[in-house]
Amino acid sequence: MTKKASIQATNLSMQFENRRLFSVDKLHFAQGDVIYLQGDNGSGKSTLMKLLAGLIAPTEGKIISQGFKTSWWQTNSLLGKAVYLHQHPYLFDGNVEFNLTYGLSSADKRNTEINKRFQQAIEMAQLSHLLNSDATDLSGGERQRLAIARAWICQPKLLMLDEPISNMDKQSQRLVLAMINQLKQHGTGLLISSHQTCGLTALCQQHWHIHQHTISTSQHVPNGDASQDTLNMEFNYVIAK
Ligand SMILES: Nc1ncnc2c1ncn2[C@@H]1O[C@H](COP(=O)(O)OP(=O)(O)OP(=O)(O)O)[C@@H](O)[C@H]1O
Repeated sequence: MTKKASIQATNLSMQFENRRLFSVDKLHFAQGDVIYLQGDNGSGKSTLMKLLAGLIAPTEGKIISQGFKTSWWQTNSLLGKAVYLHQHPYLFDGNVEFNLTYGLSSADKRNTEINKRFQQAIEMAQLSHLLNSDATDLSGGERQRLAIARAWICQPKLLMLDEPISNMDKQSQRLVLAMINQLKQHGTGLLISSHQTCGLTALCQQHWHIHQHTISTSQHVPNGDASQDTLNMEFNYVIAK
């Protein structure tokens, strides 16, 4: 049996110069987990995601990954495991289509299944009219949709979404919600930061809260403003379109 992919942090502590952000004994983020990460501005949500993605090193503690293939030549065994999607996603120079297919090998591009997902992603994210547009010309909400569509095509084992629906109107929020829900159904582990409870946080089954320099974890997720019924209606609407 293949082991679930996961990231584990032990005795983690993070500070910038003399400013202590948080300490926590243990964190475990695995495939199948859908976690709502909450915390005030500046509490360290993005920093925690960057730590788990291996982009920065903790002040103290250990972060390890399990259940992933690691190549012998990789010096940082965490990098590239849990994908971190920044609040203001980085896009490559080139058009939307180039950005969507970036990272896919030529074999991937010939793969019918991946091609089907590519077409579905364009439809779900409603990007077809923008395929030839320069990615740098996109609005904030369109950039977020593109970045999430890119992740949706790749179906990573673990995905961290930093404020994924900030800058978005209701329609874009619904599109993104539907894509994230599909990733959840697929078993992608999701860590989602958001300032307010909403349809997105209603998808979550666990809650991590950065508060007073510690991170508490619980199976109880604060109630979202959107009821599950409304959410389901929204998904059905988007998927049926
Ligand atoms: N590289 C860095 N060097 C020094 N300080 C940093 C660095 N990165 C982040 N910080 C500081 O650490 C604190 C936490 O930042 P972080 O972006 O993780 O917070 P956040 O909870 O994601 O905030 P927000 O909700 O506003 O996005 C902030 O005060 C920030 O200024």
